Amino acid sequence: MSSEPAIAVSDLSVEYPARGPSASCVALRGVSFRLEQGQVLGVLGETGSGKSTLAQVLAGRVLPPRASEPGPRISGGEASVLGHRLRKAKKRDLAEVTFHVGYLPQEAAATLEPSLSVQDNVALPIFERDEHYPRRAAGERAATMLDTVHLPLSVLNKYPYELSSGQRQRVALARALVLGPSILVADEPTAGIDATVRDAVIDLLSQLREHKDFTAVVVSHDLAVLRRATDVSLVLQAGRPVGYGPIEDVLADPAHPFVAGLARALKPPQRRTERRPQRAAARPRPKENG
Ligand SMILES: Nc1ncnc2c1ncn2[C@@H]1O[C@H](COP(=O)(O)OP(=O)(O)OP(=O)(O)O)[C@@H](O)[C@H]1O
Repeated sequence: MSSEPAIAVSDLSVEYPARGPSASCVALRGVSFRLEQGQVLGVLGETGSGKSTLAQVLAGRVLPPRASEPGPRISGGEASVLGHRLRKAKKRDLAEVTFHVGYLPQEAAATLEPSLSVQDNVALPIFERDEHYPRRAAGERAATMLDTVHLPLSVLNKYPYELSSGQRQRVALARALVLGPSILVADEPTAGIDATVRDAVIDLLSQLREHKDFTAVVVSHDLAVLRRATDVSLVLQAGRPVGYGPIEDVLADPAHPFVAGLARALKPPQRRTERRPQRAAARPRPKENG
């Protein structure tokens, strides 16, 4: 087995270049971590902190140098995914990364192709790579993936609009896994789905994690996901890393006020036996003039 990490990120900065009237925006700055093969990284942080940007970059959805399309571009440091350095990667290298990294984008269920059946949606990445791939083999692969995400084969010939939101989410996950990726990047996999389906998706992620080769980056603000489906978590605030470690350690020893606030918000209410600090309001206030 190679000792190369699945992902190595070093002092990474990412920006969205200026476009028309919009100024450039630095979405990530000074992010470093290393993810070994077989590990799952959780990414959490407040809205706009750069979580989805990091997910996109690690999934190879990053602009090659001198590209003019909109999207995130590495402006400092480096991110290596499966040994591919992304900063100066050309389109061909990025295609290699996107082949080996399954990507479940935010609101993935909404990204299913409405005019395609479930089977064709799941198999879509196969045909995007090789339009001559045998249809029968692709169908069999789609069926296997549906089984992996615990959906009945009866949904193969249905269309996305005929499914529940949780079923659609699982179809999207099946699509992200269809090429047998070495790494899964999942952006908020349990957002916007109801509680029972959310539990099923968490069960699924924790089952996938039992496979010793399963390597993933999971963006989530869902503590159950972070506890059950990740080994280590990275906390971002305004694009900067402000916490890193197993989620319980991060919450138990918050080194940054944002993490402290998060830990308080996630903790059950404190017992009442704790001594309260003396309230400043008990002191007489100086009289205001006027
Ligand atoms: N396509 C884009 N063009 C320009 N700026 C962008 C683009 N996408 C995101 N940004 C900016 O980059 C920063 C990070 O956004 P990002 O979507 O990564 O945050 P996030 O933590 O995933 O937020 P949320 O939890 O709301 O999804 C924000 O300031 C955002 O406005």
